[in-house]
Amino acid sequence: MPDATSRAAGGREPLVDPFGRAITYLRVSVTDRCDFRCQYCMAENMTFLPKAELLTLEELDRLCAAFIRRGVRKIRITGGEPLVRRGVMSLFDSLGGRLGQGPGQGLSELTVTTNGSQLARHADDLFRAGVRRINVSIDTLDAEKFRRITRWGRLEQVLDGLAAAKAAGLAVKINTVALKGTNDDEADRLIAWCGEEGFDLVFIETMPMGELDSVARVDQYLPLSMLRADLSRRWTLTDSDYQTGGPARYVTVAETGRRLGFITPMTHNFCESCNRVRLTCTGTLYMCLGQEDAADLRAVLRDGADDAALDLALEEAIARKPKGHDFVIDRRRKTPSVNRHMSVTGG
Ligand SMILES: Nc1nc2c(ncn2[C@@H]2O[C@H](COP(=O)(O)OP(=O)(O)OP(=O)(O)O)[C@@H](O)[C@H]2O)c(=O)[nH]1
Ligand SMILES: C[S@@+](CC[C@H](N)C(=O)[O-])C[C@H]1O[C@@H](n2cnc3c(N)ncnc32)[C@H](O)[C@@H]1O
Ligand code: SF4
Ligand code: SF4
Repeated sequence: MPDATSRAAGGREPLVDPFGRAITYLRVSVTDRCDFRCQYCMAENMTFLPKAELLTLEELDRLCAAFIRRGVRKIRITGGEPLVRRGVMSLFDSLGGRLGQGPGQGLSELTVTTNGSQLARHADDLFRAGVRRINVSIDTLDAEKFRRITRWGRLEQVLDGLAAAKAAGLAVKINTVALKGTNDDEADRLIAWCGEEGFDLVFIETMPMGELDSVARVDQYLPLSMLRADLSRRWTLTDSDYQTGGPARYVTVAETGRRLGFITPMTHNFCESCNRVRLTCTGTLYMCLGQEDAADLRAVLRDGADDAALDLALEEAIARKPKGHDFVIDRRRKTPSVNRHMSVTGG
């Protein structure tokens, strides 16, 4: 923990949590709203935050700047659906200005996780702002199934968005939540398609966050250890030491030459190497995706905090970062491990 002298000198030491993990990755959810209603993420009838609760984009930018001063190198904008927030490009532009400010300073990466629905209009602007790599969530390549999973989404619109992203020069990684009985029969097709398109692909285990209305989490949950074992009968998978600072562990697929990642919070906990925290659109800082504790940075900000006071608030929050999640998915457990939906923190 930095002392008062080092804070007075600018407080530039990295934020380090009680378990010795440096916090270098900030995920910022700019809205809890979304134009899709993915069955595993949300209920169909969601009550979203009143707009008056939201931080302005300038306020979010100021909080991001406070994290960057304290060693955050990577910022991922997420949501809800981040690209539906009005004026969001101004935040990308401002954060993009903080990229590459010299060794050990400023951001090394600015990126976004999106459902792709608005990419066709935003891809060029994202690139111009300094984004070079984006993650796009697609759980199926079957248009009818896509409609069923997302309830409100259109696959074709997302595919158009992906084409625009490619044309803009953005590298793309596809995120696919593995859903038993829904898309487990499509893993081969997704791997082959990503190979053809030049995308990396990451499979994700579903996490027990927020009440759903139409499906039971336990019926959807597919352990990725099983999927990987199955895939390795047909694909040549070689462990890779590629790292993004995110939680995925990668293999390369010899047949396509692309990377394939696995995010396994349920079967192989990766909390030990956690480097990230999450800021929501109301200025709430969640120190762990899988726990309820949070710090109210909006109150600090609107109390007229100067940079030193913001610094102190970040230190106090990071000092409360827990060791890890307590996610459980089984038939005995009827309620989610965490009450809020994934869309509140953006994953
Ligand atoms: N349990 C857990 N899941 C996470 C964490 N970070 C990301 N995820 C999940 O991983 C999935 C993909 O996250 P992305 O938004 O693509 O971010 P990322 O994996 O960090 O991205 P890269 O920078 O490409 O590595 C989402 O479903 C997240 O909920 C984490 O710290 N803990
Ligand atoms: C919450 S979304 C926010 C960004 C954007 N709307 C999107 O879908 O990419 C971020 C990621 O979380 C994943 N996700 C949502 N709910 C999840 C859950 N319960 N378990 C695991 N991943 C989930 C989505 O598939 C997506 O890849
Ligand atoms: S996963 Fe993303 S696109 Fe789907 S409902 Fe959640 S926030 Fe929206
Ligand atoms: S569950 Fe919490 S501690 Fe574990 S990796 Fe995610 S944010 Fe970090």
